[in-house]
Amino acid sequence: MSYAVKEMFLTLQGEGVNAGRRAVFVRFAGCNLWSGREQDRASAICQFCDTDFVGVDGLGGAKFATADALAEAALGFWGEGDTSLFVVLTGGEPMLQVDDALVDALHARDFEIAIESNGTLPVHPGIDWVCISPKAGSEVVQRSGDELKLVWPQAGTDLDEIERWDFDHFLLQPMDNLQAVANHAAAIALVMDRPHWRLTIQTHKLLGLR
Ligand SMILES: C[S@@+](CC[C@H](N)C(=O)[O-])C[C@H]1O[C@@H](n2cnc3c(N)ncnc32)[C@H](O)[C@@H]1O
Ligand SMILES: Nc1nc2[nH]cc(C(=O)O)c2c(=O)[nH]1
Ligand code: SF4
Ligand SMILES: [Mg+2]
Repeated sequence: MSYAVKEMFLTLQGEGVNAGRRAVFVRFAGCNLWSGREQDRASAICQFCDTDFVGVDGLGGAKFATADALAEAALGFWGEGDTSLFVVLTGGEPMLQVDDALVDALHARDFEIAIESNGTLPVHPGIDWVCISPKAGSEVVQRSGDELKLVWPQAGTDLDEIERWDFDHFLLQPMDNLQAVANHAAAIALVMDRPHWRLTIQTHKLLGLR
């Protein structure tokens, strides 16, 4: 199978428990909760997306014909003898495209594989670090993993239910939009009220990283 990748870039993981870690990001094109077109945003299930995932025209983006070709491109961001190779599969929704061949090709090159997924599709069992970010109004089937990262506030979220899911870390990420200041305050207030949760912020945006 081939893979549609919007962009591929080296940066620091900006979010969550692995924040600060050197990582190559593979941003897959396409999502099942929004078309990516602005005219569809208001009617989408997920309306607050901060990302352009349409097409394969970004820096490092391409239609990769094979898993090996994609994995080689990711490896190209690292130097000979480098250790701690880390790749973050994101999108768009990566689980629309991630398959056995890709997981095997990345592991064969010694990558530790993380994923950022909306949880509406089962995550590939070979992935080493699973981050699920539920979206109100969607059915989350992937209810276990390493970190649950809830963008806040999201009307219609059942916090009691989510707290019963099987994750090692429960993180609240303030929504980045025109109400960012109020969203920070709401997230802080929620953590104060429900210490099951921890605040995470999008550090790459503060630092001017991609
Ligand atoms: C662009 S999504 C791609 C991966 C996957 N589709 C998902 O939603 O988890 C990457 C991460 O950014 C988060 N995100 C998207 N838009 C955001 C926003 N406006 N503010 C804060 N986080 C946002 C998502 O919830 C997710 O954790
Ligand atoms: N630096 C950086 N960290 C990130 N963590 C999750 C991201 C994403 O868009 O999935 C992201 C991103 O786009 N950039
Ligand atoms: S599910 Fe993820 S990629 Fe899809 S629109 Fe929402 S935040 Fe963006
Ligand atoms: Mg992002």
